[in-house]
Amino acid sequence: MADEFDVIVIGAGPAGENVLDRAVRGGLTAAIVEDRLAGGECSYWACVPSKALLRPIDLAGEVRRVPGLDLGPIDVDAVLARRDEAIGNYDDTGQVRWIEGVPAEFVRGRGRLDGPKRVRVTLDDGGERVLTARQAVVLATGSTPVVPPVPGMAEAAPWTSHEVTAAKEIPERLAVLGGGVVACEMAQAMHGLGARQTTVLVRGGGLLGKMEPFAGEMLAESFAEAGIEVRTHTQAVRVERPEPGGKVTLHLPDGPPLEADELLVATGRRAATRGLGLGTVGLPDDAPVEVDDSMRATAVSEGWLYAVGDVNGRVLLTHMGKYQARVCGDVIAARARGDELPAMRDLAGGYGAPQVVFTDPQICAVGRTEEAARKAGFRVRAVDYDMGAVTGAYLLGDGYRGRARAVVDEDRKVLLGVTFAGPGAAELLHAATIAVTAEVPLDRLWHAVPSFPTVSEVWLRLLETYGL
Ligand SMILES: Cc1cc2nc3c(=O)[nH]c(=O)nc-3n(C[C@H](O)[C@H](O)[C@H](O)COP(=O)(O)OP(=O)(O)OC[C@H]3O[C@@H](n4cnc5c(N)ncnc54)[C@H](O)[C@@H]3O)c2cc1C
Ligand SMILES: NC(=O)c1ccc[n+]([C@@H]2O[C@H](COP(=O)([O-])OP(=O)(O)OC[C@H]3O[C@@H](n4cnc5c(N)ncnc54)[C@H](O)[C@@H]3O)[C@@H](O)[C@H]2O)c1
Repeated sequence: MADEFDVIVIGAGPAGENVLDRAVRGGLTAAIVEDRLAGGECSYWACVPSKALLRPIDLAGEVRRVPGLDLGPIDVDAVLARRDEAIGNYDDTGQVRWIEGVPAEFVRGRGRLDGPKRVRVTLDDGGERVLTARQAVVLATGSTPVVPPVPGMAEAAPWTSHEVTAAKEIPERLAVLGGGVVACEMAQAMHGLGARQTTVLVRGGGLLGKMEPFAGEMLAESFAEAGIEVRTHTQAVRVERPEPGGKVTLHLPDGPPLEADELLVATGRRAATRGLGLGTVGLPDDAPVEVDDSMRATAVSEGWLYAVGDVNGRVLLTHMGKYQARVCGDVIAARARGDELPAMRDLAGGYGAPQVVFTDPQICAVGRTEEAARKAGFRVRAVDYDMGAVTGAYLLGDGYRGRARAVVDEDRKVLLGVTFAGPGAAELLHAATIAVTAEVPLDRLWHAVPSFPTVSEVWLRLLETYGL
């Protein structure tokens, strides 16, 4: 087996797989190293299982809002079985077959850098293999959950996103630490599947602090109605769990301790760079790998090291990691040919990545929030519209509640950001992404006529509210 390739990728998550695909399409040879499952965190412990768990909750919400439909109790075993099917029962045979068909070599083992253009792999059987890259090494090792250094927390072995998405049983009482995306999605999934006491502890003043404030407020309202308790301005100061897997007690800054059967820690993620041998190429060992817009590591001379996806810390989202990977694979192939490549750069990241939070209501946003746009120095006008007043939304269900905000750059008359919060809003987002990324002038957007009666008519209302 040849141990020299044009490109070596470490990490076969969505980002790693896409670099491989593009580099090989560009005429290069490639190998990819993966120590767990091809498909990455996303396929087995993140996006896919979380969305499989949330889908029935979302659908149940839709059914409840339409009179005449009968919603029986959710069959939790069936939901968990569908989740297991969605993640291929932790079997990556299909993904490995896809990699081999690229064609590229799949190496199962733990990879680490061993000086410039060299990757040392500890194989599953304990053996070692050293791979050499002619053109580039690409780091695509993703990220791992952060567990804050609260006394007793690590010893309590709490759930992280890894365990909650793999849950075999639903805890009766669940405490959730964090107010970000994982906390919100998983609190709702677990509650909907039977966690009768679900308590979300938020350090800040509200949920989804990085988004428009109304989004977190609407979600908190929906949580309160569903019986999910959200406590703001609080956090765990000490954790006790005398019996492994037993009852867990969270001591809070004030008030009585909170008791639960399980604790989910959802307090962010860090780049998976530990033990990756970054020190052998002069990089700090435990930090995201800083890259330029072609995904090339800025601090490595001769430009042979690249990093895509969560590990570069730019945007922790699958679709953005895959986009970076397409840029990166094309760049590596072009540089190998000696091409000029001004167009092959990450443009999308600069606009503000699109993101959907798959809760009920769905929270979707692209671009800048009003506050972020002002802070960036734009002359901004924000326009809001009550989505419940759109006929298409009203027809989706009784008592439909939703809100949209468009953030307009007053100097150029283009959109800087759009946020929708409402049931079924996820599919509205791509139109917003196109408008923001293509910088479509508002008086041109006016001629994009939304169909009646769809929720998309909110676009028309936003533009009318703006004054068009
Ligand atoms: C609960 C949850 C839900 C999410 N939902 C969404 C969502 O709905 N939409 C969305 O866009 N994003 C979502 N995300 C974020 C998304 O999962 C990540 O952005 C995405 O997985 C990043 O892809 P990646 O390829 O960079 O890394 P990963 O998917 O983490 O893959 C990295 C791979 O590298 C391997 N690896 C690491 N180190 C080594 C090594 N030294 N040697 C060999 N292999 C190694 C790992 O085993 C892994 O397979 C979610 C995250 C979480 C936690
Ligand atoms: N649907 C999606 O797109 C989706 C779903 C899940 C995760 N993700 C991605 O995964 C990444 C990780 O998600 P996440 O929710 O873990 O991170 P996050 O950064 O979204 O939220 C972290 C939360 O934890 C809080 N926090 C941080 N340290 C704390 C501490 N010591 N004590 C108490 N609270 C603390 C923060 O204030 C914040 O509320 C996100 O960047 C997100 O983009 C995306």
